[in-house]
Amino acid sequence: MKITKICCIGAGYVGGPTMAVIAQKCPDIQVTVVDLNEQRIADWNDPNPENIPIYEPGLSEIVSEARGRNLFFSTDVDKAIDEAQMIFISVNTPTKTYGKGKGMAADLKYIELCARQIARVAKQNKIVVEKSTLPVRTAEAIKSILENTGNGVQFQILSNPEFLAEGTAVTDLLNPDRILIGGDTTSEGQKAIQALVDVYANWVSKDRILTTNVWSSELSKLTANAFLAQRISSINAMSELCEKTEANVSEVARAIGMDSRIGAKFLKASVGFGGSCFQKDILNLVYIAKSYGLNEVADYWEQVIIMNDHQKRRFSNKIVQTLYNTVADKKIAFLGWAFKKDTNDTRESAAIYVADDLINEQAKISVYDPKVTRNKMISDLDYLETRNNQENSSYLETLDNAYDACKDAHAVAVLTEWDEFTTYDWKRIYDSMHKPAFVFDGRNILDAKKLEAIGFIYQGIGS
Ligand SMILES: NC(=O)C1=CN([C@@H]2O[C@H](COP(=O)(O)OP(=O)(O)OC[C@H]3O[C@@H](n4cnc5c(N)ncnc54)[C@H](O)[C@@H]3O)[C@@H](O)[C@H]2O)C=CC1
Ligand SMILES: O=C(O)[C@H]1O[C@H](OP(=O)(O)OP(=O)(O)OC[C@H]2O[C@@H](n3ccc(=O)[nH]c3=O)[C@H](O)[C@@H]2O)[C@H](O)[C@@H](O)[C@@H]1O
Repeated sequence: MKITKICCIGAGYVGGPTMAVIAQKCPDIQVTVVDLNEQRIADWNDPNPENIPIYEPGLSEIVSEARGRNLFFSTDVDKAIDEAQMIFISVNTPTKTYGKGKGMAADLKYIELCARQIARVAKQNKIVVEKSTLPVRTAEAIKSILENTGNGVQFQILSNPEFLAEGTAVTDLLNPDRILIGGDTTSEGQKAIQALVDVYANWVSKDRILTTNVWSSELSKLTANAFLAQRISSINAMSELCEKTEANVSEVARAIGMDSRIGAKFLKASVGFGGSCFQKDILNLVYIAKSYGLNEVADYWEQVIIMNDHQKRRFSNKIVQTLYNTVADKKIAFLGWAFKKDTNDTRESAAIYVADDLINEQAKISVYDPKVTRNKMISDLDYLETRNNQENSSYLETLDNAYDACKDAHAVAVLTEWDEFTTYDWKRIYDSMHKPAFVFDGRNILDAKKLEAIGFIYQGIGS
């Protein structure tokens, strides 16, 4: 079966970039990305491609090439479902905030709504592709909804998890380590798998396209994120031990990373991992293990999250302790608010939790981030419900450049590893600050020796 029309439900950090790349690489396929969020769709359709709602290096160029040719953004979900042969579900699957599994399980209400909408609208056979990250065996629930509430048409359900990382989404999509496609072992299932393989084969070599059964594919996505996050918690655990023993975590990471069995990537000690997925996916994995009575498995993975929470809290505690056990009314400058560089996404960013801790100690936070708006920062703090919007607004100041953010500060805290932070005139920053002037480098990106020569008291992670 040759696919000529694709629909993607969910125009977010995954749906938007993924479909833009499919459209760019497959000019014969019409790709329509739909979303309930009218503002988001309006932003994707903004005549100036620089204003698209997601910041990713290289994305605006791809959108401007394909948009209006074979890439469309729309709020007309029914029409896009009706016309497409293949429908990607790329909606959010956050941690549940209510009811059974609150704080652990994935909230599948948006997924179920999509399945019901597809069932209601579809009048011809469709291939439904799980692009969202889902608990293992979700395809079973989707199949049941589609088959019991639909118009008698045939559905094939594929799992095709996305492995892109934010900040490098475009290069990850153009040159993926692998594409994973899980489907039914029946001949209809195999045909559906082949149809999706053919789409990716337009730019990905066949040896990188892996096909499995649906359950392996669903579980592999959770497993990949758990392994990646585990490496960060492992090196962060060592960072605390390094601080007690005069070992240096960057040296330890380098030494172990040269062992080809361990590998060098994902061994950067930090203020703690953030992002929309690591925490949610591991909590989901923990919940699934518990639901099968596998308590040791659940405890094993939960420790990755416990370590990460500890790492964030440890960073804020260190700032308070170093500043003579009080930060009340002191200005602390934050460089960075995003959960990593090259993205405007702040979900679960360590900066939010560190700011919250320091505001509890009545510090004044002054933030500069090149891509995150003040509204976003305030709404991130409001979401924690520690204090009201007015109080958060009064404690958090935002500046559009780092020099102003650092002026009159007692300390600078680096929360995101934006490249530009390493290029600043740090002497100028030092001169404008209260003395002693402290730098807490939560990303180990600054040159400690250079800063100490200027006069700063520098503290990195794990040294
Ligand atoms: N953000 C990332 O880097 C990655 C995310 N994922 C997974 O991809 C999925 C989506 O994540 P993001 O794109 O980050 O989420 P997002 O929150 O940026 O986007 C999801 C979009 O779906 C829309 N939506 C929700 N229900 C809808 C419905 N019934 N009809 C139409 N639109 C609807 C929302 O309005 C929102 O714009 C999640 O399961 C996530 O775990 C997987 C790999 C990477
Ligand atoms: O499922 C997802 O959402 C995605 O989650 C992560 O991608 P992402 O969260 O976008 O970004 P990462 O590069 O993994 O960084 C996550 C967090 O870990 C931190 N990190 C990363 C690497 C490292 O060595 N140390 C470290 O502290 C980053 O600063 C960031 O806060 C995975 O890397 C993707 O493969 C996956 O598709």
